[in-house]
Order: sequence, then structure tokens, then C-alpha cells
Amino acid sequence: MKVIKFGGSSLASSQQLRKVIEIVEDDPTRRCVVVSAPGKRNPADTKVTDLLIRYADQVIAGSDYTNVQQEIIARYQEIALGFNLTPEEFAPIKRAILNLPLKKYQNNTYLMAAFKAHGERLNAQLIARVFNIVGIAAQYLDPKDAGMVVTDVPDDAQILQESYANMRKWQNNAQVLVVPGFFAYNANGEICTFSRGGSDITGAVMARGLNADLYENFTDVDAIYSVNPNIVAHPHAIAHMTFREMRELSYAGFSVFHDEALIPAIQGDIAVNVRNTNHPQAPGTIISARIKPNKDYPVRGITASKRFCGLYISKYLLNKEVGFTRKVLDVLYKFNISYEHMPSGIDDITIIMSEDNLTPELEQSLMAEMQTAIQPDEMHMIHDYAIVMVVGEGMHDTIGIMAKATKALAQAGIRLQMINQGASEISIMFGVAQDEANQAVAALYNEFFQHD
Ligand SMILES: Nc1ncnc2c1ncn2[C@@H]1O[C@H](COP(=O)(O)OP(=O)(O)O)[C@@H](O)[C@H]1O
Ligand SMILES: N[C@@H](CC(=O)OP(=O)(O)O)C(=O)O
Repeated sequence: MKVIKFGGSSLASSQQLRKVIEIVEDDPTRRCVVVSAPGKRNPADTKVTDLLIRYADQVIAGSDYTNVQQEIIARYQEIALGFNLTPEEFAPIKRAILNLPLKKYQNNTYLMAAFKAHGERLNAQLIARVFNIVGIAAQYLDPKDAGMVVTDVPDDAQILQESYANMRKWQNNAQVLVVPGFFAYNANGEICTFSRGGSDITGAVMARGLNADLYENFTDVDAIYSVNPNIVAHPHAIAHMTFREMRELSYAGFSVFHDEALIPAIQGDIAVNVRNTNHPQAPGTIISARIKPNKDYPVRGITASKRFCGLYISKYLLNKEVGFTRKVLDVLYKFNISYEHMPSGIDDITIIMSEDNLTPELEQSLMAEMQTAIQPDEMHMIHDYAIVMVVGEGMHDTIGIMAKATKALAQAGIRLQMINQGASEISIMFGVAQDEANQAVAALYNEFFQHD
């Protein structure tokens, strides 16, 4: 059996939902459908999740929220009307949107999570009803009834392992399951969402829990490309890639598939097939544990991420000071900050972390504490920082990749602030200025992919 997930772009309107119905009807082994909230109908449009965030912000601020409430209702109404739902059938969805501010929440973080989650929850309920209308035997399955339990972090939850055993009982369900993506419940039964884009995670969790043969992830591109198609026009499409390659690439910018969604797929050894709802005949990209190496393309993908900053610390004889790194990590631990990478030299070290971790106040306190703990000769935060990654399993066995990459970057006039090769030897990372990141990606793409 297959678990299939449809992203917001595939569910943005009744017209899009018709394509989804055809895809579900086309293959009887597609037994579990995970859905996102309605996404953008055009580039200028707003995702329902973002409307719900605005709605929650206005409720928290005590301001007038009637306009955004109506805008959200209208998004679902268009889909309902497209399939001739009666006003009585649509009433529970409308009521749920209107009643969101009346419910009790532990605090505003839980309120925000519950508002956001309703984008997927109401869409799944509506879609299950639409499936019934068009003749697909389907039922809505709430994450609570599915047995999905997550950590108590309302906006960045992680799945708890016990969920998988709970989910087994849905394996051979007579009806197609329609499951809302993006959220589940903590042990107290409160709604917690995954991080943004997290419906991909729900799809992977369901695929593992139901022991699926394949996880199909339907989006709005024909394949995963070797570079983000918004940076290089008509890039090389990837037919097949490994979990490790995709994890490195999605973590650093391939937003087409959530990096955390790969973990359940890896644990369950379930291949992922990324495909296009608007062009379902295209085979898409398969992500799996192992693939045959392709000597022509040792590099699988190139990406850049601008969501990082770097704390540069320099201290003479740092290499001889026992416990130096421990002190640095102790300070980060005290501020509850995780780091992403830590390239070091004999007298200096850069701690690369996510910008999302830091507010200006937090940064100031962190620097003050670091100053006291390690007494550096020099220390500063680099905000103008981007990471460019070159990723490929084939790089390990190919001589000269680094030389080619640095030559291409030098010819494009890119100044390198840092170079780091992952211990697994499947990725090389370059630190560059943010405004040079896209140019760096394009230069590397030309070097590694423009020879055919
Ligand atoms: N390497 C890549 N290959 C394909 N698409 C990419 C890549 N990097 C970024 N993207 C972007 O990811 C988008 C699809 O992801 P997303 O917007 O989250 O879709 P959905 O709404 O279906 O979940 C594409 O339209 C494309 O702009
Ligand atoms: N709707 C949520 C979760 C999600 O995964 O959406 P999408 O599949 O449209 O990226 C978000 O916007 O973050």
C-alpha cells in the first residue's frame, strides 16, 4: 500500500482538488491520503496557514479579526461549493473557524498551534466529505485517533516512538484514510504542530506507522532538481537520490521536502517518491537508502541557506587549552541554543547556528556570558552569512571535486569565509556573504552539471 501526501499548492482550490481525486482514483493501493492546508493559488496569494497565524495574532492582540476570519471561511467555501456541499454540510467547518477564539488554551503558544493546525484539520474533514461525494469510500482520521503522540513543544514538536505501535491497527482499514498533516497531540491531549512545512513529516510518520511500500509526496514540480529552480532556470532533474543526500540538501535549502520527514522514512526503509499533482504522468524523484552510483554526476545537488549566523571566536593557543570547546558549549547549553556546525583552526573557531535561535537581546547576553567564560582575543557575530552546500554520495570516490568547486567560485568572484567537508564525505560546505549565495550556487551548478 502507498501513503500519499498532497501539499498546499495541490489543494489550493476546487480545481486542484479535482486533480487530487483523479490521482487517488487512479491507483487502488493509495490507501492513506495526508493533506496540507490550502496553499497559494498564485504567487501573490496567501496560504491558509499564514491567514490563521494572522487570525491568532489579532486574537492575541485583542484587535478586530472579522476580516481574516471571513477570508479563511471563503477559502474553504470555494472548495465546498465546487463539489456542491450543502450549507448544512459546510456549517461545521464555518463554526469551527468562528469558534477558535472561544476555546481555552494553556497560553498563547498553544493558542497559535491550535489555530495553525485547523488549516489542515478542516481541510482533511472537507476532503474526506468530498471524496465520499465523488464515490471514494474514505474517512477522516484525526492524529489523536491515529495514535500520533508528540513532544510538548507547541510549534516544533517531534514524534514519539510509541506512536508507531499505536498506528498499526489502521493498516488494513476498509476505507481510504484522510489524515491532516502538520500537527498531532502531546501526552495531555493538546495540539502541537511540527515546524513549518511539517505535513511532509506527518506523511512519513503515517507511511512508517502503516508500513507502507511507498510514500508519494505530491507537490507542484516535476522532480527534485539539482538546484532550486528559482535560482537556476530549467535545472537538471534528479531521477534517484539517497536519503542522506536529500537530508543534507533539504536541511540547507531544498524546501520541496522537509528534512525531518526523512527520519521516519529512513527508520522504516520506505522509499519516497516526490511527484507533481499538475503532471502526474511524470515519474518524479525517488529517494531511497541505496542507489547505483552515476560516475557522470558525482554531485547530486547544490543549495544555499541564508538562515544561519556564525559566532567567530579567536584565541591564541586555543588548540592547547584543555576544555575550551566544552566551556563554549556550556554557554550555548545555558542559553538553550543548539549549534549546526563548528569548523575550527588552531587559534579560532566559528560556531554556526540558526538565526531563528537569536533575538538581539539574547545575542547580547550570550556574547557577554561567552566573554566571561572563555576570555577570547577577538569575538564577533557574523549575520551576513550563508551556507552553500555541494552534496553527492559519488563525491567520496571522485578526485578533484574541491578543486573544481573552489575554481568555479573564484572565477565567479565569490569570497569564501569558511570551508568545511562533512565527516561522511558526501558534502562540502562553503560560508559566503548572503548576497553572493545565489551567484555561488549558479557558478557551482555550471561547473558540475553543464557538461552535457
Ligand atoms: N531543488 C528543488 N527542486 C524542486 N523544487 C524546489 C527545490 N528547491 C526548492 N524548491 C521549491 O519547492 C517548491 C515545492 O515545495 P512547497 O512549496 O513546500 O510545496 P507544497 O505546497 O506542495 O508542499 C517548488 O515549487 C520549488 O519552488
Ligand atoms: N500548512 C503548513 C504545513 C505544510 O506542510 O504545508 P505545505 O505542504 O503547503 O508546505 C505550512 O504552511 O507550513
